[in-house]
Amino acid sequence: MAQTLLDVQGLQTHFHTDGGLVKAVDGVDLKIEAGGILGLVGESGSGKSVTGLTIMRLLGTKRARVAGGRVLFKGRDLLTLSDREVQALRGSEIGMVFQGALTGLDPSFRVGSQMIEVIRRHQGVSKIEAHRLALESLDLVGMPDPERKLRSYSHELSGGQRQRVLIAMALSGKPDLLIADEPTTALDATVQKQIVDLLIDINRTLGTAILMVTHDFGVVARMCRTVAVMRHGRVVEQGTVNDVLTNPQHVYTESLMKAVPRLHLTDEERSVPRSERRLFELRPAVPPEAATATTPGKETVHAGK
Ligand SMILES: Nc1ncnc2c1ncn2[C@@H]1O[C@H](COP(=O)(O)OP(=O)(O)OP(=O)(O)O)[C@@H](O)[C@H]1O
Repeated sequence: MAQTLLDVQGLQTHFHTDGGLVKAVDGVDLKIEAGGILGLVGESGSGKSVTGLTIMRLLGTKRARVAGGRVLFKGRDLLTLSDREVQALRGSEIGMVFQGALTGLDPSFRVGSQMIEVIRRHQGVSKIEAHRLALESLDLVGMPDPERKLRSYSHELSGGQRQRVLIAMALSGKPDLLIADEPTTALDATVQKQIVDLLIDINRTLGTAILMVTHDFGVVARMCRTVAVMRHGRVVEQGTVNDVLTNPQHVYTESLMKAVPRLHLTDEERSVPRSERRLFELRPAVPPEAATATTPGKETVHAGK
């Protein structure tokens, strides 16, 4: 049985706002095994991003407080590490692609200099070595003509290419875990599929575990082995993708599943009337027998139907 890589236990993150206390994350348990892919799914505001940011210790506001819980990564609680230790871990052992980061590349600097700066900051390598690593990781994410891309400005790249740059940056330290927060949002459907396929490929070839934060069950069905469904800061259901998709235990999960974009239909499947499509649209990309549960079966943790 594969080893647990990330074990989040009873995580609580609160914001002290002028309007009162917001319990953005309210007792979340998650587990990802080495090389696994966990989908963290839920509607906007359910607490997915805050969960990812808390794991990475990147909440970035004094109004946020981790009110409880543990984030065990390879057995060490990230919440108790010093800032320096966490900084060393970021980029080298855990990489992250942020939500909305497509606009995060600075238009006034060449892609290469931004990549080199990030790589040097995380890995403390020379400029020449950082350049080599930047090229290597652009190659890894299937970027055509990587040398030229390093000399380009972000506006000269397509949305999909910019996302590949960001994924390349996150992977340059060869992390064991990649936290990808809505990495396909704002991309058109074809490019979304390419990015999802790239992440599947990275997981298979490098064995990088992925925490895939998404509101999209289609993405979960295509790439994840296990899934946790969040609502109002809590995990209402979690289990193997196969179990959750074929037999959701929570009405909220069912409602999310109904809003699945048509990401991964074959031509044959597309020819079937929409009303009869639901099951195979949601079929997991990973066959059930290959999907190892990293979470205890199916459980309704906090709320009933
Ligand atoms: N800096 C902040 N200050 C106060 N409240 C915040 C802050 N960041 C997030 N929140 C609140 O925490 C809750 C969870 O937000 P979060 O961004 O994690 O949701 P999400 O599920 O990722 O949604 P989305 O997909 O829209 O990003 C929301 O109610 C949000 O308003």
